[in-house]
Amino acid sequence: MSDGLTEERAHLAAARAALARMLDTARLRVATGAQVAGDRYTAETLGRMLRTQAKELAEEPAGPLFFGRLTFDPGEPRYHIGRRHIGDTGGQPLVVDWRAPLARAFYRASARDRMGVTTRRRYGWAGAGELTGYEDEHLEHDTASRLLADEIERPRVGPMRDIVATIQPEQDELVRADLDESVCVQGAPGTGKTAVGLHRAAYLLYSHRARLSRGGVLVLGPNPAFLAYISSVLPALGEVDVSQRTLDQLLGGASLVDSDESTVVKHDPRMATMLARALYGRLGEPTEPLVVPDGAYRWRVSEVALARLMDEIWQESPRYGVGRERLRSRLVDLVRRQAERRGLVPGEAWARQIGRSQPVRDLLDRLWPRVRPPDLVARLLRDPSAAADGILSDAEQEAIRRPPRRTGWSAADLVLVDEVAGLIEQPASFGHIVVDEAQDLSPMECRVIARRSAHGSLTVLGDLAQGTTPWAATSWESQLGHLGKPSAPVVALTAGFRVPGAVVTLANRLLATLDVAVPPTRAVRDAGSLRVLPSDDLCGGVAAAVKAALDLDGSVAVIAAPSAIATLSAALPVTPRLTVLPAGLAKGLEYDHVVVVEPADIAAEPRGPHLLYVVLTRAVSRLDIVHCRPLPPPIAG
Ligand SMILES: Nc1ncnc2c1ncn2[C@@H]1O[C@H](COP(=O)(O)OP(=O)(O)OP(=O)(O)O)[C@@H](O)[C@H]1O
Repeated sequence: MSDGLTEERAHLAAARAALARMLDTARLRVATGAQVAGDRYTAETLGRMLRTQAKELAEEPAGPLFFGRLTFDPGEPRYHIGRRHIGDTGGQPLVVDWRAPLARAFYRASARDRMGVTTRRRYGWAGAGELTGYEDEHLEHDTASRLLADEIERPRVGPMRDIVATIQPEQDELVRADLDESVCVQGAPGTGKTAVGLHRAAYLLYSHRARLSRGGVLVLGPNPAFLAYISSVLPALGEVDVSQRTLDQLLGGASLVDSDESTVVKHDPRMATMLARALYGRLGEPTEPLVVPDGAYRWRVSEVALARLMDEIWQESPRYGVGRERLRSRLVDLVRRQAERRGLVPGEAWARQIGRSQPVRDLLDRLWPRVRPPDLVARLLRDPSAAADGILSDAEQEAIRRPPRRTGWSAADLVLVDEVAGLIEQPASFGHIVVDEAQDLSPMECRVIARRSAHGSLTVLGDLAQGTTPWAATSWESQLGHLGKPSAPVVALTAGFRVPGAVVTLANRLLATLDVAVPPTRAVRDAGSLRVLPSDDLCGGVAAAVKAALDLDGSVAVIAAPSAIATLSAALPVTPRLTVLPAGLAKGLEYDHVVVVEPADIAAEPRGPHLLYVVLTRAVSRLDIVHCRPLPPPIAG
């Protein structure tokens, strides 16, 4: 064994011992509870962190504690870089957290700008955490790293893993963008958008923990399968306090499914105008003066003064709920001035009493009534005509009409309820929201997010070419407008880390026919295969392809049009390595081996060409296309 490797293994042993000490200390802190930890929340957080760390260690007792090392100019110490900081008893770092400012050079130093680095070392590990070797880059000229290439070529099994060891410079720039900066990443399939978003969340939590602990960080994904796939990345990076949800889960409780026509109308931004009209249509007009008995006095505010007051508040365009309280306090002010003119000196208790008096409450209920968002939406949907006049056509009004005795809500209804709630009161803002597959959000869904990031920032991730919803965005400019961050810069990622070169070439041919202008993918990976398999018997052809795929390593997916799923599932073996899924659920996921079934049927689905582009770009190593019908022209060879 080389001296270098012996030295590195000794460093690893020291780091393991130090980590064990740190864990003992943390365990003690949690055991001693609130007093030591400061407050209950901190104690709970620590407890959760500890449980996660302990779980990780139990699963990977001798896991890799560092993946890189930086040597700066002579005389400077060397720094090992890993997933979490490990310090010795004297406070010296044995491993520096990958998010620390110092570690930036690990990702960004190049022959052109060495950032003071003389050597960048990468480590090779065997499965059980055995340090097997390392590779040094001296940065005199840019060289391709074998360890980096191996990591990128590795077959995929199970859920998504972190990429801290191999973040690329253009990805790192996005990961380390400032908290106050919202960014939009237009990334071709497999360029690492999701990875970048998750690592950015972890980076921001490390750099701005106190600020973000107030609002929190939210990751929004397209569906529960996708969330399950990405769910272990942040905990593996030591971040357990990030909510990871779908938008439907955030709004909660949808129990109905709308017709397609109804859904499309409900997601249209004109609904926002209608809802505002319906809400502010609830304001009343003063028809009589306000009279407030107060001991020996009866204070009076004329209709004209009331109308002026309403108008004044309306001009200030406050949120509806704020407007109601503003009306109450200005009414009290008017009454107070009358009392002062009579020589009285009204205090705070008096003001509160007037504000809560029956005549003032009755007047408020008439002029600026309290509104429950679900009631307003149900009423509007039962009879859209008044609010929709001049906004929706008769057919559109009919599409959204709610039957009289219906209870429960669809996902689109809940977006409308949230819109009304947001007009009444500003919801709490997250410190940062990562929005994945953002091209698929409707304008109304974007507004849900905009409201929750009014005082925070966004990382918007997506690919216009992969838009498959009826309302999918065709430009980032308008989508960012709906998301409330119109001036966020749009950065393109084009280096594809997932899809093999041959598959990228095929998918790029389809890309050229889509109705969006986005840069094509450039494949980083050469290895991998593409097979086009014509067949007279679709099920038989798929079964044969699956059998061959299961003989190799890695995960396998069969992706088909929804109508074919039941038949295919019945014809294929049941094993945890095989997933059979409809094209619409493939977004964001990846498998080592993908069998795409009958592309012509997928292309015939709504937004079919975009859907086909998504499914063709899920394979890490091998893509089989099994078909009976002719292939759609762009991919027909
Ligand atoms: N720098 C990197 N080093 C190693 N692997 C990477 C790197 N960047 C991305 N990957 C891997 O490439 C694959 C695709 O990444 P990811 O899912 O984040 O891409 P995406 O742009 O979100 O794709 P899609 O558009 O299909 O949703 C993942 O397996 C990810 O781990």
